[in-house]
Amino acid sequence: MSNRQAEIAAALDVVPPFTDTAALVAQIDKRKAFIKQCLRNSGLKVLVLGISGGVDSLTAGRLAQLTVEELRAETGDSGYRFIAVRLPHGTQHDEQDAQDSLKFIRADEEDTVNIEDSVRGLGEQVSHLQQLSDARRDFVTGNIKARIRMVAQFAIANANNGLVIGTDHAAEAVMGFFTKFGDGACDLAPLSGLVKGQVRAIAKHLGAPENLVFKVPTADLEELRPGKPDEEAHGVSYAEIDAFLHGQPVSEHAYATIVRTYDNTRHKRELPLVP
Ligand SMILES: Nc1ncnc2c1ncn2[C@@H]1O[C@H](COP(=O)(O)OP(=O)(O)OC[C@H]2O[C@@H]([n+]3cccc(C(=O)O)c3)[C@H](O)[C@@H]2O)[C@@H](O)[C@H]1O
Ligand SMILES: Nc1ncnc2c1ncn2[C@@H]1O[C@H](COP(=O)(O)OP(=O)(O)OP(=O)(O)O)[C@@H](O)[C@H]1O
Ligand SMILES: [Mg+2]
Repeated sequence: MSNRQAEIAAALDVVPPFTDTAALVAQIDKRKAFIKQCLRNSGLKVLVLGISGGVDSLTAGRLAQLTVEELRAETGDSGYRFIAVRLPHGTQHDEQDAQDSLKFIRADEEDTVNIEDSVRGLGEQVSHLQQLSDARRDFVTGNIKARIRMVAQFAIANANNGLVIGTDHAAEAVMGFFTKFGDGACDLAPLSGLVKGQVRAIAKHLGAPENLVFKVPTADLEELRPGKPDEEAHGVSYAEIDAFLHGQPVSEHAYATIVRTYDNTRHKRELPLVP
């Protein structure tokens, strides 16, 4: 393992590969205990998370639901609950996957906020957007979508005295593959430190349908390329990112791409610059 691999894995607190089922189950238990601790420390009882149809929110959502069920059983307090939120931009091309995710998660409450009008309304007021090429405007608007989803989730959390869950994990964190203060903004990030394959393994262990567990990851923010695979944007596969984070050999191209992207996105993993 090279020094940069070790350094980056340590900085992201990467969980070593699961050697057996016991190691996987220990991580599930650890993350449920973490969610419980966050609720206890905050004095709040409600969790909020957007459900996209992707495996990250599928996994975090099911963990959240299982955790509040355990808390209700342990405390006898029916106030503990999880609100799963659909946040489509108009009609989502993979809405069926999102509905199947909700069916698997079995959240205490489901809510839907269509972000399309808000995204359009804001976009129309930002004159700088109009000067951009179609491709650049589409990219910037994608980040507006992620940030409006953040606003909606915090509004629901505010209204219910709840906490917003984020789905960031090590394979996204290393690539800075999230919108700063958009989907990157949350109160707790229970998947933190896991690589993508481990998120999938947890989802599979929890009994999620295979088509959702192994679904091609997509930020799905660009109108010009609905469902564009994350791996196209990364220029490397999640298998390579996971291998890098686990200190395994990767191609020279993957190594250089991951290290360069990690260094360029450092600001996204840190607090705002201060004097
Ligand atoms: N050196 C620096 N020090 C401090 N701040 C710096 C900075 N460089 C840029 N910035 C700031 O950061 C901004 C750029 O960051 P940001 O706004 O995040 O924008 P950016 O990193 O350019 O784009 C977000 C990327 O994340 C992907 N994404 C977003 C959301 C969800 C998912 C997903 O997987 O679901 C993926 C998206 O497809 C895109 O590739 C700049 O406009 C500037 O405000
Ligand atoms: N259309 C959507 N509806 C609800 N929530 C969304 C939507 N798109 C994104 N989100 C929220 O933003 C988070 C970040 O998106 P991201 O694509 O990284 O995760 P994912 O869709 O759950 O899994 P994957 O990365 O495998 O596609 C999601 O986990 C979810 O909480
Ligand atoms: Mg997604």
